[in-house]
Amino acid sequence: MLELDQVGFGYNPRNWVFREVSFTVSPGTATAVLGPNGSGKTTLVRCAAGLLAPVEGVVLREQSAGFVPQAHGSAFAYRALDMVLMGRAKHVGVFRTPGNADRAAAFEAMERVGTAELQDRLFPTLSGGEQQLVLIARAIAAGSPLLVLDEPVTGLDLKNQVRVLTLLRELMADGMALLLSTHHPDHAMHLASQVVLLGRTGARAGGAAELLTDVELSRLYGVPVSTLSYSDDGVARMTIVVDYGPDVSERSAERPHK
Ligand SMILES: Nc1ncnc2c1ncn2[C@@H]1O[C@H](COP(=O)(O)OP(=O)(O)OP(=O)(O)O)[C@@H](O)[C@H]1O
Repeated sequence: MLELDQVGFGYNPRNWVFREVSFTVSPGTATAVLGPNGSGKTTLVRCAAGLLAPVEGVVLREQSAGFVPQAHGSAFAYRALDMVLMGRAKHVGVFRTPGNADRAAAFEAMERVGTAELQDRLFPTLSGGEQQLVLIARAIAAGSPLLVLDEPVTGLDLKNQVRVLTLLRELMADGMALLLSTHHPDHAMHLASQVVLLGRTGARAGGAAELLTDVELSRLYGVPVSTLSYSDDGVARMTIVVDYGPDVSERSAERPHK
């Protein structure tokens, strides 16, 4: 379980990224954080995971969270399996080396996200999408009932996006509590019962069906957005249509070429 109560954060005094953010993530549910670039999604999930201390308010976690950062190049040439084994740190303990149970848990997590064949590859030599999947395996290997993910499908192809969304729904069905940031309102609708919108006029938390509407999403992103929401086998699905603006071919024809 994760609870944020009136949480505010700013990197500099008097310059808040967000304030008065309150929500609870219960076991077996997901909450999605949405907002434009720079609105504070990464900052909020890092506060929730305990990687940043809030400037005001309280973050309550029953256990430490498994955390999936946005994929980043690692300067250290660890094997992929060793990266995943690092997720077992709290089970291994200080001054001990990982045992067979830790290796089995790490390998099982790699299999679960479909990266078992990458186990001996050096992490920096993996593609961005492969690195992202290995980082998700590392968080799963930690075995925490709370998983916090920062834009987990960034850089993934369509099949791997479906793989990750399916995996996250399986983890929820196992009783895990999930908090994720995302640029995909349709993914939020599919996974999350609750959303947090980080907008220009402040943060709002509420039900996904109530807040993921044409009006709210158009206001949040500042472009016309149309949605089509439906439920298939009890699973929420959403199609998003963004208005990409007028035809610019005539205008560019008028523009003088250099
Ligand atoms: N270490 C830092 N020091 C100062 N300001 C920062 C720092 N990290 C982020 N910021 C600023 O805080 C704000 C929120 O950043 P954050 O990365 O949380 O946004 P985001 O919603 O995750 O963005 P994106 O969608 O582009 O990933 C931005 O204005 C950003 O420039």
